[in-house]
Amino acid sequence: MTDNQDNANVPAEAATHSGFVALIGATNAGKSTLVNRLAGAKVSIVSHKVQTTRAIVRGIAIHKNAQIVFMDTPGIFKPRRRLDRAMVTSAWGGAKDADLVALLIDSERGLRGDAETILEGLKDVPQRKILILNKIDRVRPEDLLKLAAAANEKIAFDRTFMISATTGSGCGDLMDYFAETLPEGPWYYPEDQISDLPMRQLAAEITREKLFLRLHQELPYASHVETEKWEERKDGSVRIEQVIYVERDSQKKIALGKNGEAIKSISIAARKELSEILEQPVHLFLFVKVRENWGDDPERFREMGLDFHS
Ligand SMILES: Nc1nc2c(ncn2[C@@H]2O[C@H](COP(=O)(O)OP(=O)(O)OP(=O)(O)O)[C@@H](O)[C@H]2O)c(=O)[nH]1
Repeated sequence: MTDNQDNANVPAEAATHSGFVALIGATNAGKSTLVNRLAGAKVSIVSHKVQTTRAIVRGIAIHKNAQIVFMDTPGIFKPRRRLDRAMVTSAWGGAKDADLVALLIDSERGLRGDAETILEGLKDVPQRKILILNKIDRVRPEDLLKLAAAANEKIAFDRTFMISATTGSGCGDLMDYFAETLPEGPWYYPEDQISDLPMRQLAAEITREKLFLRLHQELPYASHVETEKWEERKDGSVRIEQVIYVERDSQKKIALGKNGEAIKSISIAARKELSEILEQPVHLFLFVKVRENWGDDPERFREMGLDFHS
């Protein structure tokens, strides 16, 4: 069993570790169950939509002196919509930004279907990769070993873990591994802000997705969305203010569009999806601001998800 707040015995001077783990797996592999078991704060995003392409923080676990941020990169395996190459690349981008990529496989299902496709895609991902065979409570040990061998034949996994997300078996070893191998460095998120994170971040991702869908040819990667204000209103609606940051004035013009048409259609699409997900009326206000070189500034990255309050 994993102790979510298992940092009591760590000497104050011990170096902290932190990092992003991209958790990849076919639908039903057990990603949510695993993150809910490991994460101190439940931040699984409640989304009724499947097959989206955004990378989302699913949960944040603290183990010993490490903070482990689990990211989700849905939409990698079966882009049902007519996604172009850039979109698929963007979905894998979640994995590429991670310190570690963890492939979760339902041992009972094995390599059939999506798992096979994911293994193929993983070949192009340069990060350190681990294999997690889940649901070991459902299979015979000999079948488990066969599966581990078959998967390791395709990809050079750094380690293979055999776990059950429901019983917790093997999860302690997995957490020890994360804590030991993630890079040394300060934590990305202060503990007390974790619970505030998911909806604001999800809202920002949704707007970024709409922006990307409409403008990706003109505005390649030079944008970033932050949710600055989130105000629940008495009438049951929510007022959300977001800033779209771009690098140059010329990009700001593109983001706004002629007579504000681009930003308007982005706003409409984002608001529609947000109110579906939140199941409440949404008033969305988008602003476009120029912030030079944000993409090069590591401090910005660290702050992402924190800088919500204006
Ligand atoms: N027997 C057993 N069942 C498990 C285990 N882990 C997860 N499950 C079950 O598998 C099903 C799918 O688990 P989820 O955690 O929802 O899977 P997921 O990968 O998050 O699925 P998506 O959100 O659709 O991508 C659920 O019914 C879980 O209870 C396990 O270790 N053993």
